[in-house]
Amino acid sequence: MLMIADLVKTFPQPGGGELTVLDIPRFEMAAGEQVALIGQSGGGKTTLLHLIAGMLSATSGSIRIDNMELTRLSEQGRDRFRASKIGYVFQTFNLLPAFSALENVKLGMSFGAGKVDVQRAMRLLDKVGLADRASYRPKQLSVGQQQRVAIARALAGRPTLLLADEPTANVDPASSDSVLNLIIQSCRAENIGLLMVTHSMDVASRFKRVERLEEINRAIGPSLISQDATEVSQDTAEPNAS
Ligand SMILES: Nc1ncnc2c1ncn2[C@@H]1O[C@H](COP(=O)(O)OP(=O)(O)OP(=O)(O)O)[C@@H](O)[C@H]1O
Repeated sequence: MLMIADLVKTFPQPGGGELTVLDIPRFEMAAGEQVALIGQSGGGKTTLLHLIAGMLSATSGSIRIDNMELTRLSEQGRDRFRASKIGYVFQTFNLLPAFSALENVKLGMSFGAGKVDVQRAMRLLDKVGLADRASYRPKQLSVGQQQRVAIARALAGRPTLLLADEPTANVDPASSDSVLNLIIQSCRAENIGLLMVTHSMDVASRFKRVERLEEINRAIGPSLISQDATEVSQDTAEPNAS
């Protein structure tokens, strides 16, 4: 389902030069597989998730998801691809504040090819225990509830792959377990692949497969590879949520 080969990502540095953050010869995930990704701070875990989601463009190499080569798509093509194939759960939820819980979940569908299925959106809210909060805005919800809405939104478009970047980092320990169970069980039930970044060994221990980024990434302790690059790419912009 996911095949990465010879993937390199460099970033222009403020003082000139390029920083190679990722250099991954090979990384694969089977359909429906669940993987925890751990590694040192600044090692490139979020960058890898952003590349797989098509929020960033690769410097070189290949990322294939369901046999679609992501690196050959335009930025718009990657946006469309993400909308139909990828769910993303952020550490900070990224819900739209002016919209209700239900509207936020529906947004997870309207970006994709499928039409908005209000019943599925309500079923998802029910599944995350928030059917009675459908009309609440994010600020009227607790932090754990907001993350559960974000999970419902990420699942709404029936993605092939769910990317989760430390989804329990900002929720209290009691909600953290329920958020984690919700993600793991929902992905299993719908055969959605799951790649979850975590710093917590407790969280990682819930996964059969745990990958340490340092072991798949040759750019360990990112190194400066050239001093003459002056071009500032669009990648320095904050990626959009979807
Ligand atoms: N847009 C950017 N421009 C320049 N450098 C960047 C950019 N985004 C990330 N980096 C650099 O890439 C490296 C990896 O960052 P990334 O956020 O992927 O790490 P991480 O493993 O997710 O870290 P953490 O566990 O602390 O969240 C860092 O050194 C960071 O400074």
